[in-house]
Amino acid sequence: MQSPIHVTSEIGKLKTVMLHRPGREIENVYPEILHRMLVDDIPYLPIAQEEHDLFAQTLRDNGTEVLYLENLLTDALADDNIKDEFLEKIIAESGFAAGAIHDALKEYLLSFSTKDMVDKIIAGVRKDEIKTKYVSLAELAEDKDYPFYMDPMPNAYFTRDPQACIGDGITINHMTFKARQRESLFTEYIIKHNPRFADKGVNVWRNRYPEGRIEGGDELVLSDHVLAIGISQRTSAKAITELAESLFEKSDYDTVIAIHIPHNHAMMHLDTVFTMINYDQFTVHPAILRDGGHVDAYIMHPAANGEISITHETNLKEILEKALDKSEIDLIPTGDGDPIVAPREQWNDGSNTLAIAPGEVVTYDRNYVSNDLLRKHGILVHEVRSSELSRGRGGPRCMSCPIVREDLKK
Ligand SMILES: NC(=[NH2+])NCCC[C@H](N)C(=O)O
Repeated sequence: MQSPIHVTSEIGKLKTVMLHRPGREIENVYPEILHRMLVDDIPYLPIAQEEHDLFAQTLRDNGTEVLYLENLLTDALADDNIKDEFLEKIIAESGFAAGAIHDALKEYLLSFSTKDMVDKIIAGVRKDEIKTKYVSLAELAEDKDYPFYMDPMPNAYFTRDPQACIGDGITINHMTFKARQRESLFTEYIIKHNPRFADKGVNVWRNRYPEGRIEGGDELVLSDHVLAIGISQRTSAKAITELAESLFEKSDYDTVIAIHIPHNHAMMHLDTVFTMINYDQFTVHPAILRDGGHVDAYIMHPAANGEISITHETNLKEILEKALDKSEIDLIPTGDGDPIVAPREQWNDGSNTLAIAPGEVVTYDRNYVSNDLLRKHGILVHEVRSSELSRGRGGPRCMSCPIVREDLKK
């Protein structure tokens, strides 16, 4: 039986992808909470939705099946007992494990159809939406002016991060910041209870409960046995080690390349500075390279007795040539390496390309210098509109979670 998840590269023809269409959660962001919500501006929702629909259509036009997270979750909650269990967990993870507010939230959420309930959970629940008989002292005295019982999830349209498909399995991620941690509970329920995945032998390489932090934007599937992963603001060495142990024990993966990148908001994940777009071509933001194209990378392999061997290497080109068995690798610099254009275009995800086939990518239209350079390097570029979507600080790769890709021809 073919596994419902199958991703053995970053570039194989994209057959099935999971997206989330931005919804009311975007309009529940206001200046005071921007920073905590990990966004830098507030997208104008109708245009963000229009842009997102065009992004989805571009993928469909190129033969990709588009699944929506919100529908997958709704179908996963068809059984009332599962829905109840899910509600208990999401309300607890939102800060109310028991008590009057917990009860009121549960009653309120159950008053919707399951699909509307899912949309509501993503959008957030304001205090003035529900009535409670008793309020706590904290409510009365401390959090008086805070408007939400359940926070909005404005980053839900970055479906790349709460999980990542690797081979015939998935990592369900323990995300770094509170603003996003609940998102991977959705993945857990989808994998366990959506008929597309449930009881189909999907391997969970690492679930969301161990402490180490990890996000999908850092997980790059370079081949059917090599994974690259960022040591970043969002992914810790601890999580990488645990994932490597699990992959080496249970999968065909025998190489994990951990690449250290700056720990900051503009470069929060490896895929904001480095993506694979063809058998031997990558985009790279020059700011992660030291003189001579050096980075700090740690190459992990299985060793005797379940141990892991680690070597420190620095030449990015050579590391990739060796890992992918290529004589030459073409590293294409974001913004053509210009000291102003490169950081400007990287800020709006100029390095964050989504490959939909070898040498064929989807990018934001606004990054025209990077896009022209990709074309000069022989890449077929599909540009999508990006005025509002880019305000969430993520690009086409961040907005997509590949579920199935065609294997590469050997
Ligand atoms: N894979 C990515 N680069 N995702 C970008 C996510 C952006 C989002 N605002 C966050 O900070 O979490």
